[in-house]
Amino acid sequence: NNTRKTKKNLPPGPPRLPIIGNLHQLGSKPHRSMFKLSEKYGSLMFLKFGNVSTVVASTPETVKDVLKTFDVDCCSRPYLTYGARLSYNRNDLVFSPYSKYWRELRKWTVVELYTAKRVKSFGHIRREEVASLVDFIKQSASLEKQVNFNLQFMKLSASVICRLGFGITLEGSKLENTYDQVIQGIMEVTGSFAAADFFPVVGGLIDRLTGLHSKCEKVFKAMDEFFDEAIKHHLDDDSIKDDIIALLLKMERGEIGLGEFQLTRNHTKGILLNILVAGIDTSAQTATWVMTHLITNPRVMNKVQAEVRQVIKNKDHITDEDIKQLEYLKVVIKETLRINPLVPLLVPREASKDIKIAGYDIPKKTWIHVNVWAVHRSPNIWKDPEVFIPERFMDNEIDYRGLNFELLAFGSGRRMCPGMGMGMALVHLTLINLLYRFDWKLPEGMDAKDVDLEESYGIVCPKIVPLELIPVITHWT
Ligand code: HEM
Repeated sequence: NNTRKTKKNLPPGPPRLPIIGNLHQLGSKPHRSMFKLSEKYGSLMFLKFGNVSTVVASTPETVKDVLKTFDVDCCSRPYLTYGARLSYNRNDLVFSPYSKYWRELRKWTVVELYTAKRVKSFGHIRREEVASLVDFIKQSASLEKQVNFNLQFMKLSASVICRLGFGITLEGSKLENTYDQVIQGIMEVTGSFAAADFFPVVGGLIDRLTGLHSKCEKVFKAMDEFFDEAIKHHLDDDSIKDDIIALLLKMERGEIGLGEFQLTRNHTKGILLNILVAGIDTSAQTATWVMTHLITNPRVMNKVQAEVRQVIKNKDHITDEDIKQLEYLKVVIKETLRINPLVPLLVPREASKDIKIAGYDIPKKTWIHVNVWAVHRSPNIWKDPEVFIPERFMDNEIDYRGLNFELLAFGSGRRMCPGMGMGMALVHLTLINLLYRFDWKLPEGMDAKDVDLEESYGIVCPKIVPLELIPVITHWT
C-alpha cells in the first residue's frame, strides 16, 4: 500500500503538521488563506485536513478541469457530518452524493421548480413583498431613520421564499422571529470545517466541546418544526394544488413519481431545506453587497441611479424587458458577484474515482475545493482586482452563467446553482426599486471610507458589520 502511495504524483502543497495536517493554516477565512497558499504552491494544491486529502483549484484553467473537463468524476459531495444531519441524511440536492437519486431529483427540480415559467409566475409575490419593503423604507425616510440592509433584505427574501416555497407567510410562522438566526446558523454549521469530518471518533467529541454539535441540533429543531408547520398547513387544506410542498406530498403518496424512487417525509424535508437555505441568504446578501459597493463608490451610485430612473421613469410595473435595458445595473451586479462571491469555495466536491488533472494524480475520495474567490481576485485575470470597477465588464462578454471560468458566482457544470434565475429576479427587482425611489446617505459623521467591507465565513460569506443607510425621499419616491 505504502509503495503505491509514494508513487502517486500529487499536486504540490505546504508542509503539514502531524495529525492535523494543514488545518491550522485555514484561519478564520479559509478562502483567503487558500488563495495566499496557492500563490506559493500553485493553481492545483494538495492539502491534508486531519485524515482527509484535499485539492484546491485556484485558476480558471484548473477550475475548468474540475467543473467541465472532469465534471462527471468530480461532482460528488463528500460526507459532511452536519450537512448530512441538516439535509435529513443527504436526501436533498446540495449535500447528496452524485447518484441516480441526485440525477432524478436535479432533473425534476430543474423542470418543475427552478423553471423560467415558475420564476415568472411568482412575480406577483416578489412585487408585493418588495412593495412592503418600499413602504417600510418610506416610513424610515420620513423619520430620517437608518435602514439595516442585512436585516431588511433577509426579511424580504425570507418572506418571498416562504410564500413561494412553503405556501405560508413568514409573519405568524414558527420562524417569524428567528429566521435570520436559524438561516445564518445553518450556513455557519454547514460551512464550518468540522472536526467530525476530519478525525474519526474524537472529532465528534471536539465538536461537542466547541459547541458546533449543539448549534447544529438547535437550528435543526427550529427548521424541522417550521417544515412540519408548512406541511401540516398543506395537509389541512387540500385546495392547495400546485405549489412545491403540494407537489412533494403527491410524490410521497405515489401520485407522481421521481423515477424509481418513493419519496418519504425525510426526502420532502431535505428538498425543502435547499429552498429555505440556498434561496434566502444568497439573494439577500448579494443585494446587501451591491448597496455596500454603491454607497462607497458615489460615482457608480450616481451613474446607476441615472440609468434606472431613465429606463423605469413612472412605470409601476417593471417588466423583464425593462430589466434587459439596464446595462449598467447588470455590470454593477456582475462586479459585486466578482468581488464578493457569496459561496467563495463553492460546496465541497469529492473525486468519485482516480483521475489526473494538470498531470497530477487525484486519488478517489479526495475532496476538491474550487476557490472562486482566488479566481475572482487574481491580478493575473483582473486589473486592480481589489477595486470595484463595473466598467471592466463593459467591453467583454464575461458572464456568471457558468460558461466563463473567470466569473463563477453560481458555479458551473452539473452542480451549478439551479436557483440562479429565481435569486437574480429578486435581486434585480429589489435594487431597481431602492435605486429608483430613494437617494441614500451614510449615517451622520460617517464617511465612505468608514464602511466596513469585511466578509464573514460560512458556506456563504455575508458582510460582517450590517450595512445601515438613511433613505432620502425624492420626487421619484
Ligand atoms: C444570488 C443568489 C444565489 C447565489 C449567488 C447562489 C450560488 C450558488 C452556488 C455557488 C452553488 C454551489 C455550486 C457548486 O457547488 O458548484 C449553489 C448551489 C445551489 N443553489 Fe444557489 N445561489 C443563489 C440562489 C439560489 C436560490 C434562490 C435557490 C433556490 C430557491 C438556490 C438553490 C441552490 C441549490 C439547490 C444548489 C445545489 C445544487 C446541487 O448541488 O446540485 N440558489 N448556489
